[in-house]
Amino acid sequence: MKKIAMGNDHSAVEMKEAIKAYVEQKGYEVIDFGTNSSESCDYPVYGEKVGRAVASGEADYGIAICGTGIGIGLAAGKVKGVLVCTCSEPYSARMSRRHNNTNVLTFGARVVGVEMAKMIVDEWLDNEYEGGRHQRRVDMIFDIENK
Ligand SMILES: O=C[C@H](O)[C@H](O)[C@H](O)COP(=O)(O)O
Repeated sequence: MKKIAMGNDHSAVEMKEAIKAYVEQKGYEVIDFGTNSSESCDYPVYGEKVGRAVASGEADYGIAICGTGIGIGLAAGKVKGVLVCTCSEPYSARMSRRHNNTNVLTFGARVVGVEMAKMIVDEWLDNEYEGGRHQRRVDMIFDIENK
C-alpha cells in the first residue's frame, strides 16, 4: 500500500481530515504529522515533517495544507529531494506529476473548497511521471540543489 505523508497548520485541520479520509478511501495509507488542533501554530514545522518523510522514503508522496498552500510548500521544498507543486486547480496538479515528477502537493484551505481539493488530489495521484525529455530537466533542478 502506498503511503502519503500529510501535514497542515491550524487553518487546515478540517480540510486535512476531509482529504485524509478521501485518500484512504482511494487506497492509500496516511502518515498524519498534524497539527490536529485549531490553535495557532507555525506551518514550517509541518512542511518540513512532510518533506523529510518523502525524501527519506518513509512515504511515497506528501500532501501539505496551510491557508494558501504557499508557506507550507516553501518549507517542504527546502528538504533536499523534494519537488513541490502548490496549486489551486487540477490541470497544474496533473502536469506537475507528468512533467515535473513532483512528490509533494500543497494547496490552500483558504483558497479552494473540499470538492476542488479532491479534484486536485485525483489528478495529482492518478497521473504518472512521463520521464524521457522531462528527466533531463528534473535532473537540472536537482543539480541546482548541489551547487
Ligand atoms: O503560507 C502561509 C499560510 O497561508 C498560513 O496558513 C497563514 O499564514 C496563517 O495565517 P494566520 O496565522 O493569520 O492564521
